[in-house]
Amino acid sequence: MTDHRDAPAVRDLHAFIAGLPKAELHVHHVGSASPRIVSELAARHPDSKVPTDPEALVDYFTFTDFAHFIEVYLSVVDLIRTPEDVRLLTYEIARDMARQQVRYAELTITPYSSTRRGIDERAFMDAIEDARKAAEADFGTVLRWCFDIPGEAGLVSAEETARLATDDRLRPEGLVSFGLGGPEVGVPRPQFKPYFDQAIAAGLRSVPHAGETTGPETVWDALNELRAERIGHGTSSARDPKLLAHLAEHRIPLEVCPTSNIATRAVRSLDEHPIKEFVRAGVLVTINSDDPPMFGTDLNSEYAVAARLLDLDERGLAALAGNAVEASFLDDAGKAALSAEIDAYTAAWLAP
Ligand SMILES: Nc1ncnc2c1ncn2[C@@H]1O[C@H](CCC(=O)c2cccc(C(=O)O)c2)[C@@H](O)[C@H]1O
Ligand SMILES: [Zn+2]
Repeated sequence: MTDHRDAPAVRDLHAFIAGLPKAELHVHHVGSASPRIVSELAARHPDSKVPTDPEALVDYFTFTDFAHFIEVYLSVVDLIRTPEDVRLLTYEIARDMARQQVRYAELTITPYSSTRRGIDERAFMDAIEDARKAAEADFGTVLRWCFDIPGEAGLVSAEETARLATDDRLRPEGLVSFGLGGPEVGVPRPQFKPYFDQAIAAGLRSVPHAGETTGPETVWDALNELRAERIGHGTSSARDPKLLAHLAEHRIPLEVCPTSNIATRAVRSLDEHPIKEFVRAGVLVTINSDDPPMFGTDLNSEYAVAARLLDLDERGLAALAGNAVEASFLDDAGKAALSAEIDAYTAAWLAP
């Protein structure tokens, strides 16, 4: 038998990560469509410009900047045209997550992009809920939803997203939070305050993207105006020591997505990623994949990146997985159960 205690080899850490039970807090619905899922959707809609060949997809998913990424992202959105497409995408994402031992995921969905393209809102909600229940039964992966405003699409999209998230006749059972995504440049956060107020009043948690493609002032706006409980990315917080201290003191977690930041050119290289500064400042860091197939990654690879950048061993990786449980919107019993599973797995791995 391999003695893992004395095996710092990278491949052993990879094996540890592969089996580690995990929670993911920042991952997009359409952005999780794997080549396998894209091919299936493109076969249903052959007029689409998205390539189906996995090799051509790698090229297609190489971005010159954040605006280019959003352009490509929207071409994949265009592949999702019927409630059955929505159901297939959601269920198959859960299958891919289960393979990586993701036990719990808060999936960011942009319902406005689908309803505005003509998918009936009731049928959309039924499709995601049907997939959620089937995925939990078939794969054991628990899914929850974050509905996000595509900020660049304007206040009409904010109003529509808030309505879909708070109307008791529509609001899906799995919905836990309210977000804001898309480009930040030219899309100031404070204008979305009334919609976040509405969502928070309806019991949803506030989790906007901020500081991904603009400076720390956007993170302050997300905290002060949108009452953010976690920050999507928050990368530029590293430039503001007061902000880092505030995040640490108030235990506002950052949803860090290292490879995404390189792929969209928000950060120049992994070695320049500020994750180390976040940890040094005492900020609660969670590791996430954002849009994994588009960025040529998955959650396990992101944990491996974190292990390298933060110089973590198995216990450090287990603590990182624990951060995601702590920062999640699971109830206390759900958090305790997943934490216990992480601890038991780690103890068994490290046992002589
Ligand atoms: N790393 C990311 N950082 C930020 N967001 C990310 C990231 N990854 C994925 N997203 C998603 O991209 C969407 C963008 C959609 C968008 O901008 C838009 C603009 C105009 C019209 C329409 C439309 O549908 O008609 C949509 C967001 O809603 C968000 O969920
Ligand atoms: Zn994101």
